[in-house]
Formats: sequence, structure tokens, C-alpha cells
Amino acid sequence: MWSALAGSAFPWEVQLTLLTVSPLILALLISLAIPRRLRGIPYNGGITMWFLGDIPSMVSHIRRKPEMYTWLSAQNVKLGSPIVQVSVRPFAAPWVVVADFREAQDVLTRRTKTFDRATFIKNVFGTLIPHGMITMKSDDPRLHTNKMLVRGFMAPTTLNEAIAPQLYKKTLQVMELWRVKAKLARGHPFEMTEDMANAAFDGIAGAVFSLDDVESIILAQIRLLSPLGSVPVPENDDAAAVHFPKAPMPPIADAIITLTDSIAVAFRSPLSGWHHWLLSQTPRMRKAYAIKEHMITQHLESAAKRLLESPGNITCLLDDLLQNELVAAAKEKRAPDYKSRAVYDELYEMVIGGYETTSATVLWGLKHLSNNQEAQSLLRTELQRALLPQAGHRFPTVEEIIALRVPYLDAVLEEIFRMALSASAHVRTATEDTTLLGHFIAKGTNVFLAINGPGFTSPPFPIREELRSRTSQGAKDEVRDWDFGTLGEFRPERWLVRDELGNETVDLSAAPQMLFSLGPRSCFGRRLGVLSIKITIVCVVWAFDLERVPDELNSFEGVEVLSRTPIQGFLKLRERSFPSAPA
Ligand code: HEM
Repeated sequence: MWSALAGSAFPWEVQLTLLTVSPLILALLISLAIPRRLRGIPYNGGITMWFLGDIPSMVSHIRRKPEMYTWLSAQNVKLGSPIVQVSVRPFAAPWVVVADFREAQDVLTRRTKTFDRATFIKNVFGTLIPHGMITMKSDDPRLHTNKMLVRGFMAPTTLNEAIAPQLYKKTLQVMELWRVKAKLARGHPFEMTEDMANAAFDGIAGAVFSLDDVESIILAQIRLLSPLGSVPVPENDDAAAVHFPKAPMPPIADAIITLTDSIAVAFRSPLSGWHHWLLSQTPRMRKAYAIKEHMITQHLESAAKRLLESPGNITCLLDDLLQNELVAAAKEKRAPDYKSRAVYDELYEMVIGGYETTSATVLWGLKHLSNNQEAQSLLRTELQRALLPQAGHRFPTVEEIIALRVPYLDAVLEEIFRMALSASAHVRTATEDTTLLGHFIAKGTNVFLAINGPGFTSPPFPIREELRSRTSQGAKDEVRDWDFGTLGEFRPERWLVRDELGNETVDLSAAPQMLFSLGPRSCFGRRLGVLSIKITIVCVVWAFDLERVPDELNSFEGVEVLSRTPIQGFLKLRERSFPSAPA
């Protein structure tokens, strides 16, 4: 630098100033980059920690095991503490990781003014849906407007009458695809991850936009595979998987999935939203964004025309949103504003929120059912007892599935949610200086409430009662002493109890489960997600035996894209004299 300046054309005053100021700027940058610790909260030490914080450790973990959240809760175990701090973002305050059911429940449901929607989440989703509610703090004045737009989405009538038929239609399509694949695979396992993600996309995109069948990824795949008489099958190795050719993605699905999957960059990269914003400027992403916008505009315009002619004819969530806006506009004597950014982002947010989360959860569920043959056959027996009299040799109708009252099915679903860990931590940001488990938490700190470690899937850390918040202490009796000895096992019966009349029912406090989070900012689409998962599980178990997959293809390791998905999503399906579709 000295020699470069000496030969430069700058006047000597400027050179002197640069020489004095540059080291100061460098020192300032270094001091900003050095992780600032929260006093008293355990953290990883060591020389690299001094400057880079935990970034090298996290990056090396993600290289071996592509999951950030398992690394986070592993730090609690490593440091032997229910509360730890990690430093994984340059120039940013450390994150706090809490691994304890009671404290997570307290933060999410009772300390909602002190802990709000996280800036981490805003950075993850902010590039694609800056006007979606998921990016907003609870005191954001836009939140109310957005909530008004989507207020009827999860109403039982909307879900049962308009949305469930869409989800059901798409589920029967994936059943048909798997029938074709199971026949071609001749008893060999095959990968389901992509099919399940595509089916979930078809389902949620159908529910939100009522997309045409030409946009269905699953139908394109059926068209490709059904005419094939055979595919190469490894003859001398029963454990080897069969692979199938893939149909090209329909353009709208391709664009939306490209955009949605790109969010993983913001989630995993130490530069988070910045990194994702840069990626979003590439020609491929810009093109995908333009296709998505054009598709929404077209659907909004045609639905607005249709709803003005015949109000109340709701076929998807977009119709419901428009109907809300038309009613509000008429009431307020103004023109409807159905092309606001809030409208576009809320509609697309439903796809982002519902696509990968739902498919990942179903995949984990199917893996557990294939590994637990007893639970699977008990579920089938219970479904047959409830449905055979009306359904006979066809798939149950969507109305029959909705009306099902089978406690064992509800218990299986609850156990799938508990073990899926497709969302393995919930995040909040402190809105003021406060304390958590006896430690000072500075305003602005991101707090990760890990649900994939101690207190959930393994015994909790012992915590002195006086370290808990006042509200947590007050709710002590709401949380049970669970038997952690069996929590690593898939046991749906843990949720079943007898009520005072002796009827079997599900006890939702029987085990620690908060997959959809808790409190006012928990999952908005939970009901839709549960409905979709219920329809899929019933149809799969009705149509196929899920045989145990050979060990070499049966790992329960996960990969985080946006949700945590199995790395090995193999299933071995045996068709049970395939049911016909309802007339
Ligand atoms: C198995 C399926 C699903 C899982 C595991 C899941 C999980 C979650 C989680 C963990 C959150 C964050 C909650 C928090 O910060 O406390 C969330 C938020 C959200 N989810 Fe889901 N979700 C699922 C399905 C869906 C579906 C189907 C939709 C849309 C139709 C959806 C829409 C949303 C929205 C809009 C939010 C933001 C809510 C807000 O800002 O208040 N989710 N979800």
C-alpha cells in the first residue's frame, strides 16, 4: 500500500489522510467482524472462533451432513447446556439456541411481545415475497391488511368444499403414477422424493391457483411412463433401486419450483438475504420470476371476471382472496385492488409455505410406516373397518376421508408430525433487552428454539425452576414428564387414551410435538397441510403395501432445502389389487 501510494498522483494531503485512515477502517472492520458475545451464555472457544466464529465448524458440518439445524442443537449437546450462543454470520450478533420444550412453548405462546417474527426469517424470504406476512413483525401495519386478504383460507368450508377436492384429485394422480412405477419396478425399491415433491407442488398449486392439468408434473410423468412395457431392472440384486426416465417439467411448475428452491440459498448461506438477492438477479431467476408474475396476473384477471359474473363460486384460494377483496371494496365504496403486491406475495407465499413442508413430512411418514410394519397394518385394518362398507373396492371419496373418525389414524399423523422434524427449529427475534433461562438477551438477538434435540427427541437438560421466566413457572403443570426412553421410536399408540365414556381418543399432550410451531405466529397453513397429509397417507395405505426397504437405501439422514427431507426417499411398493377411482 505504501509503495502504491508513493507513486500515485494524489496530492500529499490526500495520501497522508489515506495512510492514517486506512488502518483505522481496517481495524474497525476487524472489530465489527469479531463475534460479540452475550455474557454468560456458553459458546465454542478456540483460535478460529476469535475471528470467524463458528462459521468453519458449521460449514464443515453442512459439507458432511447438509443440515444447519442439526448442527445448531448439536452445540447444546456439545456444550452441555439448554442455552448456547453461536456466531455464524459475519458482522452480526450471535444467535442463541435454546433446547427445551417448556421454554420454547413459553417464548412462542406467552412471551410474544418480547419475542417476535425473526429477522432471520425476513432475510430468508424477503427477496422473493417482501410483502408476504411471513416476513412481517407482528406490529407491522401491513400485517392486518394481509390477514384480511387471506382470512377465509383455512375456514373448514373453504378447505373441505373447494380445496380438498383439488388435493384429492392430485393425490389420485400420484397413486396412478406409483401404480405404473411399482409394476415396472417388479418388486425393487425406487426413489419417491421427487414424485412426492412434485405431487405436493401440484396439490398446493392446484389449491391456490386451480392450475390446468397441462401444468401437472405428475400427469406429464404418467404420460411418459405408462406406454413403457419395461425399464432396466437390476435382475440379480433385489436390494438395488430402479430408476425411471423423467418427463420435462411444465414451464410454470419449472419456474415456480426454481424460484422456491432458490430460497435454500438464503437459508444456508452465511450472507443469507444478500446472497439470495444476488442470485435472483441472474437471467434464469429473472425469467422464472417473470413467468410466475405473468401466471398470477392471468389467473387474477380471469377469476375477477368470473367472480363478478357469479359471486361465491370459489374453486381455489385465489378465488377466496378475490372474493374477500371484492366484498371489502364494495363495503368501503372503492374500486377493488386485486393487483397489489400484497395479493401477489400472499398467493405465492402459500405455495412456498405449503409445498416442500408437506412433501417432506409425508416422505418421513411413509418411511416410518414402511419401517414399522405392525403400525402400518394396524392403520390399514382400522381404515378398512371404517371405510370398507361404503368404499368397497374403490378409493374412498374425499368426503369419506374428511369424515373419517379413526383415532389410530389421528395418532399415526401426530406421530409422523413428532418424528418428521421437517421444520426442526422455530426462530424469534428479541424485541427488547430481556432474559432467557437466567441469561441476558440483547434486543435484536435471533433465538432458535430447537425441536430436534434435548427436551424433544432425547431427555431434557435439568433446569433450575428459578431460571425460568415467570410465565413459564406459572405454566409448569401444563407440561408432562414424558417417558424419553421411547421417544426415539415410532409408536402411534402413545397418543391414544380412553375418555370418561371409555371411547378411544387422541391426547395431544402425550408427547412433545410442535412441528407447526405454537402461538399467534405459528403455521398459518397448518389445517391445509394436515388435510393434504391425511388424504395422502390414507390413499397410499389403501392402495399399497409399503414393504421394508433394504438397509443400504433406508437411511434416516436428512437434507435441508427449505424443509428437512430424507436423503434416501426410497420406498418399496406392492400394489394391493389396485382400487378404482370413485365414480
Ligand atoms: C407439514 C406442513 C407444514 C409445516 C411443517 C409448516 C411449518 C411451518 C412453520 C414451522 C412455520 C413458522 C412458524 C413460526 O415461526 O412460529 C410456518 C409458517 C407459515 N406457514 Fe406453514 N407449514 C406447513 C404447511 C403450510 C401450508 C400448507 C401453508 C399454506 C397453505 C403454510 C403457510 C405458512 C405461512 C403463510 C406461514 C407464516 C405465518 C405467519 O407469518 O404468521 N404452511 N409453517
